Amino acid sequence: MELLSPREAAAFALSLLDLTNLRDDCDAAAIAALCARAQTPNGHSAAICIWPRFVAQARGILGSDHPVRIATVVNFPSGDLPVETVVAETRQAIADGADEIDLVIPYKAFLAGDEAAVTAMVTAVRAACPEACLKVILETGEIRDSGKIRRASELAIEAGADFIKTSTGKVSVNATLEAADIMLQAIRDSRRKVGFKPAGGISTVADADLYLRLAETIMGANWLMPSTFRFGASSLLDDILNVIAGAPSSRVSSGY
Ligand SMILES: O=C[C@H](O)COP(=O)(O)O
Repeated sequence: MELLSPREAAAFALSLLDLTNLRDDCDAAAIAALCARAQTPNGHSAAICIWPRFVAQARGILGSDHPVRIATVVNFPSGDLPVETVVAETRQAIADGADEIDLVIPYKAFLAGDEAAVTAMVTAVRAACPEACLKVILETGEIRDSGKIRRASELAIEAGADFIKTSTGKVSVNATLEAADIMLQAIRDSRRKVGFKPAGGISTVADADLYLRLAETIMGANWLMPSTFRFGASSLLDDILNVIAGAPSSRVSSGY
């Protein structure tokens, strides 16, 4: 990346942000607030990421063809639902106005040796939303083993993922730079255009910058754009706005 001022770096992170509310207590008022917060005087987030039951409401607020895209989650967060159920969730989300589907792979089955379960799930959801951006969540903090993170990345990419995403934000270990490194190398080595979304626990501009630097090293600066790089984060926007407002650059949060 060219040398950016802290404000420029924060505005850049905003453009790559999937502003997330996947809290269990999310309600209609929180969705209205999220849609408003996604649009700032200094630009807008790439997307909002919300529970499926709020997609129709968000589409009603944003209207059609809004620059803030609507992402939702399926097979989330357990990764345990039957393929038919996840396909039905996906179809309903698209009918309600979702632009992007964040799908959790059946990572427990994968860890038990069932690679075919991953391929079957991603292939079926891909077919159910051919026009949507499909982000496939590996839950790397549960997979842990680097060889298996690499293999899960390859399976997701081969089955049609537009992005591979680290985490749900619902387990004890979420995005890590180590997992990001493995996933970005899998993307680099694949023959398809695939994006990367670190998610879970990224709450400061300094945290975000670490991922951007890593991705730049592996993929090149020109690859860093909303069509190939997103942050999944519920609290990063607060720090982005602080930095844009002129506060000192935030520190890397614990865990990095
Ligand atoms: O997909 C995104 C994550 O659920 C957000 O996690 P976070 O609340 O730790 O930022």
